[in-house]
Amino acid sequence: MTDAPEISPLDQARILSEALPHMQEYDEETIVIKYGGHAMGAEDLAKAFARDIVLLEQTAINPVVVHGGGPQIATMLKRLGIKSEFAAGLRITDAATIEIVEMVLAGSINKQLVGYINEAGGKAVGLCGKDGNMVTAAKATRTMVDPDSRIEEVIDLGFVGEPEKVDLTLLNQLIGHELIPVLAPLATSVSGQTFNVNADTFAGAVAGALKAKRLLLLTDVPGVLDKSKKLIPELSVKDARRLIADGTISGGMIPKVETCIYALEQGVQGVVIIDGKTPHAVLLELFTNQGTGTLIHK
Ligand SMILES: Nc1ncnc2c1ncn2[C@@H]1O[C@H](COP(=O)(O)OP(=O)(O)O)[C@@H](O)[C@H]1O
Ligand SMILES: CC(=O)N[C@@H](CCC(=O)OP(=O)(O)O)C(=O)O
Repeated sequence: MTDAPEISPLDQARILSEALPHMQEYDEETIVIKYGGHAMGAEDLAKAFARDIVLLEQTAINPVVVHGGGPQIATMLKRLGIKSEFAAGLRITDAATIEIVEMVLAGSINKQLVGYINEAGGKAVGLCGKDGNMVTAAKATRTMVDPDSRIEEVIDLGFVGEPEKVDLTLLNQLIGHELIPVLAPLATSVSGQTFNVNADTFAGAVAGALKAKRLLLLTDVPGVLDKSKKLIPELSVKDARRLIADGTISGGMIPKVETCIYALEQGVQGVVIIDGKTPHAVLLELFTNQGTGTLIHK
């Protein structure tokens, strides 16, 4: 992270003053922020992120953080000699993998983020979708077309879940009480099976259930990029679907964009994909007039 240029106290006061209308717009509103595993790579950035979350809370906004951890899961699986594959942007999760996924997501990553937020003066509560039966999921299925035979195949993703129901009882105990929920994307099935849920999908389900004012997805690219790698600042749902179909949007960006579409359909007012590697990306997006990343709209 580069040092910010020195600014005068007068400029500092002006900047704070200019944030007022934005703070008023989000007053008492719930904002769901998904923090991707790639974005949380550097400690100084993760700490700056945690500080921004505490600042939101301090200005009477209700932040709910959902974190990922794909790269961190990959590192641990590799260390243990467990092979891992993805299909349609989702990790194929067998019995050995789900154990590690739970350990990394609900264990080390969740507690690290809770620690950073608390260090910045917040009161973070680290949970996963299993706590309080918050997120119930059903087994996810995906189909893929074999490029040679053109035959559609159903892929067995193992213990990968798709959220079906979000019970807000526990979250409602925390939101608006100075407590910052920090959620790991794990869920249970009705029969008690632990499911690995893509963190974007999880964030969309939670944001939808909460009817959040905003859903911010922080990732490791400036937003959705076109074929020539240029940022697309605004994208309609129709165009987003087209870019998925023609392969411009691929890999981990697929569940992200699908989440945005789902969240909009559920009544979330605004969804944005932004670069979590930009210092203070959350503040830039919410408290300045300069929109960053890709805004997806109906
Ligand atoms: N059209 C696209 N625009 C931007 N990123 C894309 C696009 N298509 C695929 N991607 C990939 O999606 C990745 C973001 O998804 P993912 O790796 O799951 O991130 P995160 O860990 O933040 O959830 C990018 O790093 C990029 O490699
Ligand atoms: C089913 C599935 O793919 N689950 C993800 C959960 C973590 C995640 O989504 O992390 P990012 O946001 O950092 O990508 C996984 O196992 O990697």
